[in-house]
Amino acid sequence: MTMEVHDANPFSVYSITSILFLLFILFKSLQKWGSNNSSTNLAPGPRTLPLIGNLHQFVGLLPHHCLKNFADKYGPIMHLKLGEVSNIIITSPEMAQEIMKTHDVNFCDRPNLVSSRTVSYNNSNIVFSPYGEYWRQVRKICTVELLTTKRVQSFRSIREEEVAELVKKIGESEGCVVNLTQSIYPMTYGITARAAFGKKSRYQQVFISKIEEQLELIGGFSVADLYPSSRVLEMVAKVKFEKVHREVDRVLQDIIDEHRERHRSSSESEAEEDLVDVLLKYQQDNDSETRLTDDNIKAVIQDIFIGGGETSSSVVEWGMSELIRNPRVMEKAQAEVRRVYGEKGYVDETELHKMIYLKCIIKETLRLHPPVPLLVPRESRERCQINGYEIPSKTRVIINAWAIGRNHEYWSEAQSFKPERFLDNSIDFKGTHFEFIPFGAGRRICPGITFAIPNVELPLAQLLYHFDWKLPNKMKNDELDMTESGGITLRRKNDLCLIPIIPET
Ligand code: HEM
Repeated sequence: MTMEVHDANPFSVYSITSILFLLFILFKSLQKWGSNNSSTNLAPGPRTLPLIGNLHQFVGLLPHHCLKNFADKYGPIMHLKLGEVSNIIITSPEMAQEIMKTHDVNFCDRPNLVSSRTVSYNNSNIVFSPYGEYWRQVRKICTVELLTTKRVQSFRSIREEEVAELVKKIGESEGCVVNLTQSIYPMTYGITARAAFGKKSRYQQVFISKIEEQLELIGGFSVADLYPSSRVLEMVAKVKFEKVHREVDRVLQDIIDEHRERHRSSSESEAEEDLVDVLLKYQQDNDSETRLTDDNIKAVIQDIFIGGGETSSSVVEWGMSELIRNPRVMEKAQAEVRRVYGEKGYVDETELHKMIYLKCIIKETLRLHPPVPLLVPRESRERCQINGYEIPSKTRVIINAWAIGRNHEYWSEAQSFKPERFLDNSIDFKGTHFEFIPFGAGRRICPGITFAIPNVELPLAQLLYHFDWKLPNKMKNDELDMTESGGITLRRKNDLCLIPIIPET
């Protein structure tokens, strides 16, 4: 009788104990299977699911926000599985220094992504080229030929003309709503195109529109890169990228051919040299072993174009957004630029070095809105240990520069826009202060800083000198929406629309 009751009751002590025991075993094995440090001492991280790893936890959030939330829970070095790929996520200056300084040689490779393989001529650009002889060669061309201070200065008149054109257009719409976003990006692309291709290229406009199309495509999420073992996914992705890449390639080849033709028919002085000229000259002067192919040249030009166009525009766009939200800072910046250029009556590049407060504004913008918030992914070349954790070879490394720039331990009032924090302060973005790394650091640090800075300083100085700014629809300054959008760089989600007013003199 007792037995019968016992058996009939599913919640008897015996059954409950057995179920609990089974659940415990199941939980433990799930934990072991899902845990990242089951067999080796991997960094901590959230539990993974079979097949997708941690991908489901990214739904609805921008990756740099989501990774910051994880870091708050798991610490400044953590392990995540995205699809079938292991990733180490870095979220503190100390850990960033470990990766980009102490162990820089081991972490200066890039992952071999389908998108970059397809659109960057089998990774023969600088950004995604594997660490090795070829990378050293193209990077050197960049630093000693293409992006030197002297070369960048030779493009001064291009910048001044293009920015003046922007100011003229805005001035014609005085008192009306101007879409600044739609004006800033074409201006920076215009500067970069003229520096790269020269004045005479009739392919400039078509190239800009094709490259924007390509950027939109590769800015998205490529599933194939999360499942590198799947040939089917790779083929599907390649088909998607190849179509637009073929169009970009055709225009680039036309540009190269046009330059070759020009060289045959005229002898231009060095002062008129554009970046394609420099690359073609380098190609001609080198012996066959180190000679660049046309595809190599096209890959480098694309880097300069994407690096030069997108990133600098995003800084100008976010800089203006922050200035509108912070009228005190705007007034101080306008007072500076109007004082420095007041006597001259116009803004050129000669006095930019005197714009101390503007330089602080640009740094503060880069701290809060780094155009490449997760830098460019790196990959470990050999197994190593960081902070006592095992990093297997071929692990992807993502450095959350956006979160590091907003770290409360390093920055007081970290979420506030306070350019003064950079006054009388040696913190710079050249890769030695790991709490501030919008351009990365170490061997792979951005080689385009010299090219980028005047592209940001000059437009901001001009916009502040010539106009006062108001928000449309009687919106209050702090009501300006600051939502970010995903993509290859950190753009504003909604275009920045403002009303320019010409100040009374
Ligand atoms: C505000 C403007 C810019 C920002 C914030 C920026 C940011 C970055 C970042 C974060 C990296 C990766 C660094 C790393 O892995 O540690 C990078 C790499 C690179 N950038 Fe920039 N960049 C900017 C402008 C430019 C410009 C104007 C150019 C060229 C004209 C350029 C060319 C490159 C190239 C070629 C690389 C690859 C370097 C390598 O892998 O060796 N960038 N940039």
